[in-house]
Amino acid sequence: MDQDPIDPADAPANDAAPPPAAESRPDHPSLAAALSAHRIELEPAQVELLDRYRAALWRWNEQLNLTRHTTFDKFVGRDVRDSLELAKQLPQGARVLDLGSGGGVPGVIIAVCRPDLRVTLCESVGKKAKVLQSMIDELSLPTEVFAVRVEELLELRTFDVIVARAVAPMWKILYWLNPHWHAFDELLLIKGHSWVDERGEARHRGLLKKIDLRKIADYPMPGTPPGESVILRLVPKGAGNQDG
Ligand SMILES: C[S@@+](CC[C@H](N)C(=O)[O-])C[C@H]1O[C@@H](n2cnc3c(N)ncnc32)[C@H](O)[C@@H]1O
Repeated sequence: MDQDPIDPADAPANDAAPPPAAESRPDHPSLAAALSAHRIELEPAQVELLDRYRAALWRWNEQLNLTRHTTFDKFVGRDVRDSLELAKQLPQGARVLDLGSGGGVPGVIIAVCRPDLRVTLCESVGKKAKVLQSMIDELSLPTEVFAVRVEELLELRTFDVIVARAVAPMWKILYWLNPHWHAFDELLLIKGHSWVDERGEARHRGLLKKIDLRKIADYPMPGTPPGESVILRLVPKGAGNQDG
């Protein structure tokens, strides 16, 4: 709709002011309120379990640097959103390895929201892995935690899908995982807008020669310029990725 031009001298002072940054907006009063504001629907028992995880994570975060998402809005808008978008891509009953779990995102949230999956967490820093184990015990989740580098774990165990968020550039993850494709079927990465550059670098280093990579989802991610996350699916050439 066309609007009459306003003489800047007549405009109220805050008409010109940009909307407050997400960081300075008041937070939601509870997890349930934040989920509702982000239009995320979960079973009441899952909301309760997720809130217990959130509380434990923020409590441990006072001792160990695990997350910067210490508002309900960021926890839901970033951590829960990413984890649920990833969860949509996981086949029923799959054995899922969360590589570089840190404070438990996305692995713990996926375990809460998709109880059909067998989720394993892998975190190379011993102190963080101990905290993960303690949170898993507190929530009584059937989730294993390994305090090792992923390369070592894949010498011992097999998985259907490896997932990772905010762990390392794509080339580095492929450098770790390429010798181990016999131990898993597919890799799902959550990335921001820099994924195209990361793919270029991985190609340049020859790490994508035997891998098919497809973007299988994208969704808005407020607060991360230019505001989009993507899910990338990587499989050995000839093993899939042709559907869609
Ligand atoms: C920045 S944190 C991200 C944590 C979490 N995925 C998230 O999105 O909030 C990355 C974690 O990956 C772990 N890590 C890095 N390389 C790893 C490897 N090769 N195997 C297992 N964990 C690794 C680090 O110790 C760190 O805790």
